Amino acid sequence: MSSSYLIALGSNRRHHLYGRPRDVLRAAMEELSALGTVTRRAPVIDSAPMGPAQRQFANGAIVLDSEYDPPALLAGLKRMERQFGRRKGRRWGDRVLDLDIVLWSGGEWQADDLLIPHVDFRVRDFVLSPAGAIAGDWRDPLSGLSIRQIAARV
Ligand SMILES: Nc1nc2c(c(=O)[nH]1)N=C(CO)CN2
Repeated sequence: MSSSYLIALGSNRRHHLYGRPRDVLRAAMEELSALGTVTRRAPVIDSAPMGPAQRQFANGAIVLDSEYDPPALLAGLKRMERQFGRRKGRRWGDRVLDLDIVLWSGGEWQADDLLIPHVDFRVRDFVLSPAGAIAGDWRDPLSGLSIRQIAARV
């Protein structure tokens, strides 16, 4: 059975082939179709860095329909981050590509290395803004609020 996932993308470093963060996200959105069918793409936004990161971010979001369950999808996303040259570094530091599962059609998922809903998405405007553009009526299973409603509160 296929599931729908809302995935947030972020980048604030150049890639040697793809170029600027915006172009990294465009390339990543193409690559994501290796893991399922990309049914919606939010326009990429520029956003000021939150936390210790230094450079401006490009952020985006997609909806992916996939046969993978959450752990298998997470493994696929991590593999893609590595392919794009992401190295383990400082938590919250600069990165070529960050891919996070925000919500999925199955509701909650709780494991040591994966929590859905994503723990911090409700307070991150750089996630809520692109997510609201393509999945405003998706609901947070914990609060019952839609992304549109959560975004209006931030
Ligand atoms: N604006 C913005 N700031 C960030 C972001 C991000 O994607 N966008 N990601 C971070 C590390 O995950 C740290 N800070």
